Amino acid sequence: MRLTKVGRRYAPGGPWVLRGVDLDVPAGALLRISGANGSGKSTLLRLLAGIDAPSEGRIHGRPRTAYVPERFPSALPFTAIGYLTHLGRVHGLRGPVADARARAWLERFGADGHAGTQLRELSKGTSQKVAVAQALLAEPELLILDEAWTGLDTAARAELDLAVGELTSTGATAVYVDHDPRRLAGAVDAAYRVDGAALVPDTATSSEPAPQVTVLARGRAGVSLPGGLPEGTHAELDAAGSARLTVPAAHSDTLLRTLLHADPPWHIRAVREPGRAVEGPQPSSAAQELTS
Ligand SMILES: Nc1ncnc2c1ncn2[C@@H]1O[C@H](COP(=O)(O)OP(=O)(O)OP(=O)(O)O)[C@@H](O)[C@H]1O
Repeated sequence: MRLTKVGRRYAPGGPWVLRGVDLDVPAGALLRISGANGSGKSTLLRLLAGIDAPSEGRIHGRPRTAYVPERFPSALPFTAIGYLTHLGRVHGLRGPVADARARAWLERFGADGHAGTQLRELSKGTSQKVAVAQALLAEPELLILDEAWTGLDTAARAELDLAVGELTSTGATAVYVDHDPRRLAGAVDAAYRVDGAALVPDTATSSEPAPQVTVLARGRAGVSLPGGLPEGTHAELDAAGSARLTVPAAHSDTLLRTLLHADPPWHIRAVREPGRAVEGPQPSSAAQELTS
């Protein structure tokens, strides 16, 4: 997909929100879009998602796209599972497949207990889980996430990080906006900033090394580290079962969760965050949340 000289304004003769935007959206890439409030990030994502059209310029190529909007329309007269299954069918899935995928994603995000709840009765965070699930169950070629992590609990945020990594590793593309500059920082292929209606490379984000978190963990002697450690994990393990793992801060929750949920579980001895050290025996706040 490619944007050529794309511009968008909301009224004829009105101010240009975006102008002269050239952007390559390659397969398998993770692209980050940043910018100040009101700079035009959501406008750009809506153009990429195909739910809005440019006022000038061209968009070439249209992969199968799924989109998590900044605001989820929770007033729709559906239960969570009814809504997800309906959208799965809109994406071309057969009913039972849509239902199975919807339930699997709700479970993965810890929202399966709310499958039968009306959307309007869901909490903000659970609504957001449904919003994310509707996009992921479509197994899109292009996933657009507009502050999709906002309102999610720690485990669900980590799950979404994982899901984005899984999707891009299968050749799909993800484009996201998030106000936390550490979000997926270690995994980003290209970063851009909306600035004065233009889209410019965000060299500050893309060239800085991602902040790292170090986790000291102990497992049974001779047991190897669990599978599914997040992308970018560097691990040293000795024969007595002591491990030192370093991971981009964006993936530290996923790492802790993987260790704590392993069979047998690993004991977290210390978590050292950038500029902050939390030594055992108390686990970090993230670890406490994950074990509770
Ligand atoms: N449907 C619309 N009609 C008219 N103006 C709009 C519309 N949507 C967005 N705008 C205007 O376009 C500009 C960019 O808005 P946009 O929502 O794209 O910014 P943003 O960078 O995503 O902001 P935020 O970080 O606050 O979410 C703002 O001035 C906004 O008022």
